[in-house]
Amino acid sequence: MEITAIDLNREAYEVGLPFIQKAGVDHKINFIESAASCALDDLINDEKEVGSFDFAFVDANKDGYIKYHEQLVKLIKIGGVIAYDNTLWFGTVALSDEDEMDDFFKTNRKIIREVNTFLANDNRFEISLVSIGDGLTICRRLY
Ligand SMILES: C[S@@+](CC[C@H](N)C(=O)[O-])C[C@H]1O[C@@H](n2cnc3c(N)ncnc32)[C@H](O)[C@@H]1O
Repeated sequence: MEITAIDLNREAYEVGLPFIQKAGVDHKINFIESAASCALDDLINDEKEVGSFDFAFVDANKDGYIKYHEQLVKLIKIGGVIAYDNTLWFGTVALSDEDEMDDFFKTNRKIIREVNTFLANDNRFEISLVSIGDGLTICRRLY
């Protein structure tokens, strides 16, 4: 098993690295310091990577989720899973537009609602929004 990890910022990866090393699995991780969309395009352009991934976990910029989804569809095998973090956005997805909330919540609330609608309508996947943490949407590729 190998893991490809992508982040704009190497420091984010290095936070977890001591634990990864302690578990003796650092040799299994290929860290790519890059914007996710560029790194995913590079993977898509490598024929042997297409349809080869069992699982993807997405927890980056929320306004990129729909683009990442279209890219990940090409990389995930049929039966594989893509999981999106923060799909409850602190519960604000259930509020109405008239409800008071800070700007911090407002922008991503709108984006995450769009992501949730998009994923719910994507018939290539069976999905479940699990109410753990800040909401995790698990999407299993059907075809
Ligand atoms: C909420 S943190 C999550 C990090 C990691 N999943 C964790 O749980 O520790 C979001 C991460 O997304 C990264 N990020 C933001 N925009 C990105 C982009 N366009 N491409 C790749 N990574 C990005 C940030 O650098 C940050 O480390």
